[in-house]
Amino acid sequence: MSAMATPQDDAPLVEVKNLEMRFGTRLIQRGVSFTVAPRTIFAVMGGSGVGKSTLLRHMIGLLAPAGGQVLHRGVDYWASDAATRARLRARCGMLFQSAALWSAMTVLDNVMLPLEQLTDLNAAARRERAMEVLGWVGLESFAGYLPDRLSGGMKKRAGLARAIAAEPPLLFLDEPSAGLDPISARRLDDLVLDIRERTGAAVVMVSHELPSLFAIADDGIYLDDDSRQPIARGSPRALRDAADTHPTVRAFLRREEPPARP
Ligand SMILES: Nc1ncnc2c1ncn2[C@@H]1O[C@H](COP(=O)(O)OP(=O)(O)OP(=O)(O)O)[C@@H](O)[C@H]1O
Repeated sequence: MSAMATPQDDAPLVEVKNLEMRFGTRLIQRGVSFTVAPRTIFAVMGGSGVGKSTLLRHMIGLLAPAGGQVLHRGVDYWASDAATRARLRARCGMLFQSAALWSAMTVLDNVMLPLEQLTDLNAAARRERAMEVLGWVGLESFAGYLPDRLSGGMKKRAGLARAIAAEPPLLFLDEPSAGLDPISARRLDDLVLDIRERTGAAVVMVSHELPSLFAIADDGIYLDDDSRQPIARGSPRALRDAADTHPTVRAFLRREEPPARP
């Protein structure tokens, strides 16, 4: 694919092709290949430290692959020029584990930030759009608050509002319900489903929360620690229930002790 490539409407929203991820010489994962279908909630699964967040960072262009490709609508991100990369990055909304809100800015200003950076909307229209998405996540009346005054669940919802404000077709969520009480976690799951309905975005989600994965993910991949490569692909529910699922994956999804490996 040339540096001048333009996105093709019939190509997958995002495709990971034989990706190899390393930090220095240390191999994190290799042979990672999958596509994310439209309107899918795609789960990145695996044990702690296996490379799930690292995969998300490769998909949104924050980390460069040691090998393989990340294609957005058929365009190879790392083979593209800076302007194309910026355009591809703008297609990705991201909610980081920590929510990563700017602490000196109000919730409203945080949500308006991507609208300033990525759209031509004037100030009044930016404000209107930001208030609209804050309404979706139930935080309209907290628009003027600084993030420190919000609970953990509210911060995540504010981060989610910021991630979707500019209507990206792809939404990346890193542990959206980690650290939340079960009711807030459930609420966040419902919100992710609601946002998919409203925006039609596909969602790529890292999560350890099995109830959340079973409730909302339609597809996914399991990254294995021992072999440093994916060993399963499919929805968490189907992988949990299928007789031929890799024993390590089944144990993970059923919260059982992993099988002993030779
Ligand atoms: N910037 C970095 N430089 C060097 N090593 C890193 C860096 N970021 C992550 N790592 C290491 O890479 C491995 C994968 O990290 P990553 O955060 O992707 O795992 P994870 O599967 O998301 O884990 P968790 O579920 O605990 O969040 C870990 O061993 C981590 O220590």
